[in-house]
This record gives sequence, C-alpha cells and structure tokens, in this order.
Amino acid sequence: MRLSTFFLPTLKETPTEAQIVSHRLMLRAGMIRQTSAGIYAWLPLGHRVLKKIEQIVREEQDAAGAQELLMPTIQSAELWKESGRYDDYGKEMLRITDRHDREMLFGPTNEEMITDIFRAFVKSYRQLPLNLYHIQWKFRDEIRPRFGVMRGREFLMKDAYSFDIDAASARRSYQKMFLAYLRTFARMGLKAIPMRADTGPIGGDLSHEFIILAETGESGVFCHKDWLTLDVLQNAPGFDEDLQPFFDTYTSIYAATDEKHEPGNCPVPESDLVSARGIEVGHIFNFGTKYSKPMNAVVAGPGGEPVPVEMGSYGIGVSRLMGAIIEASHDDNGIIWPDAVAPFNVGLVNLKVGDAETDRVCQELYYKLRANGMDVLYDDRDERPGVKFADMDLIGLPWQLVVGPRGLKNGVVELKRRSTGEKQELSVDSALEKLS
Ligand SMILES: Nc1ncnc2c1ncn2[C@@H]1O[C@H](COS(=O)(=O)NC(=O)[C@@H](N)CS)[C@@H](O)[C@H]1O
Repeated sequence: MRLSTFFLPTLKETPTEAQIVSHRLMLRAGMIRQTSAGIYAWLPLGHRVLKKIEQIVREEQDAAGAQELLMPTIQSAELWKESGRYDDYGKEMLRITDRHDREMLFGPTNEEMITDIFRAFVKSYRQLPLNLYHIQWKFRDEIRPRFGVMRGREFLMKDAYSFDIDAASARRSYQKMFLAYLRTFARMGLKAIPMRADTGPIGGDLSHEFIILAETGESGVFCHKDWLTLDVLQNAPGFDEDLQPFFDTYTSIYAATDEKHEPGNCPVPESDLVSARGIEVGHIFNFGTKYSKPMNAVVAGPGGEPVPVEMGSYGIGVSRLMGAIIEASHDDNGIIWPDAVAPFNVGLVNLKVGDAETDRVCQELYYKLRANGMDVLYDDRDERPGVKFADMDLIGLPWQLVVGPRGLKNGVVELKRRSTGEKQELSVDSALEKLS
C-alpha cells in the first residue's frame, strides 16, 4: 500500500475527548472515527487490525473444535420472552419496532437465538457435544460509553455456545474454551489472567473472566504475584487430551475480580498478593439448563428419555481487544503492534522521493517484500524525514525499513524494530532476508 494514496487521516494534536492512551492513539493514528456515542467507524488502518484480531480468534475457536456460523444482529423479542430475559435485560437492550409493529431488538448477545437454532435441528445425544460460534456486532445501550472502543455501544464480539448431554461433558467443553482463550490472547502478545467472576445477566454458577492487567482497566483485580511471571502455555495439553489437570492448575492460582475478592478470606499472604486494574477481554460461562429448560431444547438420551441439554457461552471482546492491546503495548511515540495483529508488517520509508537511486531501491524492496508475502506500507510521500519517522512510530508497525541516498552510498539501508528501537544497517539483500 502506498501511503501517498492510503486513506489514513492521522491527527497532529491529541483529541481532548480521549481519556485513555488507547483511545487517544487510535484517533491520532486515524484508525477509528466516532459516529455517535459509543459507535465507531473503522477506518482502513483500524479495520486491518480488527480483521487480524478476528482471524486469530477464529483460528483458535476452530482448533478447539467449535464450528463457525453467523447469526443476525436483529432478533425477535419472542425468543427473549420465552427465556424470560426480555424484561430483565433493562435499558441496555435496544428495542425496535418494525413496520408491522413486531417487537424486535438489536442483539446484545445470542443465547436465546442459538438455543432456538439448536432445538430446531438437534434431537439426539449422538449429535453432542456441539460448540457453535460466530463473530458478530452486538449492541448494548451503555449508560456511559467511554474509553473509545473499550466500552462501546456497538461492538464486535466472538460468542460461542456449547451443548452437552450432561454436566461432566459440559465441564469438558468449558475447559476446552478455557484453554482456547489462553492460547488466543497469548498469540496477541497479551497475558490474560483467568479470574473467577460473577455471572450477571448471562447466568449460571461457573464463570471466568480473562483480564489483561492495565492501569487504565475498568476492573479492579487481585491475584497471586506468580501470575506476573507464569507462562501458562508451557507444556499446555492438546484439545483431545484430559484438560482437567491443566484447568485445575490455572484455576487454583489465586486471581479474583474485586466483586469476588474477599480481603478477610483471601488465601494469599499480603506479601504475595498483587492488586491491580485490568481489562476484561473475555468471559466464559457454564449455565447448565438455564436456557434449554424454558426453551425446551431437549435431545433423546441414551435410553430415549428427553434430556434438556447442558450449555455454556463464551465471549471475547474482539473490538475491545484493539484497545486492550494498545494499552498493553505502546510508548510515548505511539502504538507498538505485536507482529500477529499489525496492520502492516513493514513500513518502508523513502527519505528522498525523487532521488532516482532511492526511488529505485524502494520500488525493488516494495515489490520483493510483497512477493515474499509481507504486508508493506510504503511511505512515498513528499514529506520531511522527521514527519515520516513520527508517523511510522505513531501507527506502530513492527518494522521500519528506511532508504536514503546517504545510506545507499555506503550500500546499506536501515532496519528498525519498533518494539525495541534497535536499528541495524544492512545491505538490501540482508534486509530482505531478515524480513522474510
Ligand atoms: N460495551 C462493550 N464494549 C466492548 N466490548 C464489550 C462490551 N461489553 C462486553 N464486551 C466484551 O464482550 C465480552 C463478552 O461479553 S459478556 O457480556 O461478558 N458475555 C456475553 O455476552 C456472553 N453471551 C458470552 S457468549 C466481554 O468479556 C468484553 O470483552
């Protein structure tokens, strides 16, 4: 992509309405634009990151054996009346009336809808276990949307739903999602700590929130200091193995949100207890027959008897993750994207547009890097080097490859690693090799 034609409306000044660094940087880097309270347009740079985050979530759900589908955003109120949640949900639910005066709503979550789809087709325990998920926009009319995409009103969520014949099998489904979540966040360069949590309007009695430690986080959390150094995926089991030992290990090291933490009843000595702020990037629930009973989602058991299925639901805040990653990975100059979610892998900087040799080498690098499968943002603008370097640091691409007449006289280009600031002078071929 050539920066001279790329729609990247960066801002010079820091927007006053942004209270936290991720919101400030997403606006300055031209990634989003607020269209109304808590609702955003995803501009090209932000959209690229959103798709990369989505793809990692998708791959790890698929690896765990979940199957992707796509449910609509607009739902009938009928289903929510069946489950009894239509009135409970309160003002957060955006209620809509269609032209035939039918009561509809913009879905805040999909337990009812997925249960309706399930009960229409699944009749036997032989078809279980089943885990269906989608990555779809949700609407929750938050009373105070804030912190940019962190607490939006329209936001992108991966929500998965598991169906099992009994509680033991449902626990295994829950454990598979538990492992999938730890793998997912680790791939994004995030340390997510699973914490016992309240179940709230979703329901059930077993629930974990996955929290990223960040001083601007909305959640107050307490955990054993070991969490700060643990590598949970070292020797992690495969999805087809017994996950109970892994699950027991990583749910026994103390970690609790402030709602669950009882200072007088905490097993961790003061000296080992960390109190911090965190961002909830995922939340998983096991809620048994809370929806299958009222909605009559039953299958024929081994003896032919009708069995209401045991369910769980598993959410990841895909759009919230964009903000969480920036909160966890930035410096004074801007964003520092982990390689796995970066909008482009390399920022190619031409220091002297119009200089024949510099232009030629940039063209060659631009062509060869893309031929090697790299996403390249080529800064071919007629701008001063200082502006180019500042923009590249702001948008946070993992690598900057800088080409200028002086370097070329010595047969070198400069390669900079954004996360460390480390710079190397390399020949063109060595740079290509290092980046491929
Ligand atoms: N207002 C919001 N803005 C951005 N992300 C949100 C918002 N509300 C929730 N999320 C994200 O969505 C995740 C799942 O939301 S949830 O309410 O906890 N869980 C559910 O909705 C369940 N149905 C899981 S399938 C949260 O962990 C959080 O990361």
